[in-house]
Amino acid sequence: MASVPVARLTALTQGYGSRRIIEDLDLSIQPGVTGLLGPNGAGKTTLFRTLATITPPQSGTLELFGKPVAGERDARQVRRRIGYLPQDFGYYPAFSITDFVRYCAWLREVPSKEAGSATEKALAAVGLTDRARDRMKSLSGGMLRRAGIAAAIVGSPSLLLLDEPTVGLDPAQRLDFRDLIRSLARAGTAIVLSTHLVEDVGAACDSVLVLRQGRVVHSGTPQQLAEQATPTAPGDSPLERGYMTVLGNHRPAEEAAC
Ligand SMILES: Nc1ncnc2c1ncn2[C@@H]1O[C@H](COP(=O)(O)OP(=O)(O)OP(=O)(O)O)[C@@H](O)[C@H]1O
Repeated sequence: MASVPVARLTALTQGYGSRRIIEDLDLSIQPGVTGLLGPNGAGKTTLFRTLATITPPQSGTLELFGKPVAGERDARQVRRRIGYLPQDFGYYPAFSITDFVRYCAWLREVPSKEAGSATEKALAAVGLTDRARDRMKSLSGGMLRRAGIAAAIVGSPSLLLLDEPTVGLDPAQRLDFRDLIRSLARAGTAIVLSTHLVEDVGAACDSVLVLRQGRVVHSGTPQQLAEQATPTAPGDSPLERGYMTVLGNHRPAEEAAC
């Protein structure tokens, strides 16, 4: 039996002013880890902001956890169940890492008597326990990103939206990150992960959506994406070639023969 989608968008139109970025999009997010791929400007962040209930749909509907989100009141109800790591997240530079993550726990309405342990658990999950007192302004890019991931997972959200979470992480940290999202998914968190690193999708995602100019041009497993690859598509792995193929970016056969 098919499970209830964690999120469902129907006939979504979204944009900025009169500029349409996403048009007539139908999309379901299932439990597990969903990778979101697409070139710069495809609309990934715009989609995240819609799923995170930050930007209401210009038209169309959003359902989260099986319920319609039809206005600010509905949005407030579900927001506490959503962890969102934006690409560029704000913070007070003078805050310690603990202050920052605890503040995010407060924003997510984690009960105050649980906030301390939830913060410690989130910091442990990203390997920042020993740096918990460091000030945000003193962190390297990779550590800052890990603090952001801790803020997104604090309080164990049901839906985790991660916009390019591995930017700035070194290879060992990326492997740790993949382990972390696999273990969160095993514990029941639905995760949507936007990235430009196709190999992260192959290693950590159950399904993958490819967005191009605000439209889904592939929805399926990473294996199914790899199977889309044409022989002339550029790329260093079947998955990269499948991705380039569904984007329609690969060179025609006659050019490749030159
Ligand atoms: N606040 C805004 N006002 C006007 N246009 C915007 C705004 N934010 C994004 N856009 C435009 O919307 C389009 C989609 O942007 P979006 O950030 O959603 O893409 P993306 O797929 O996340 O790109 P990237 O991979 O570069 O992060 C782009 O053309 C961008 O210039």
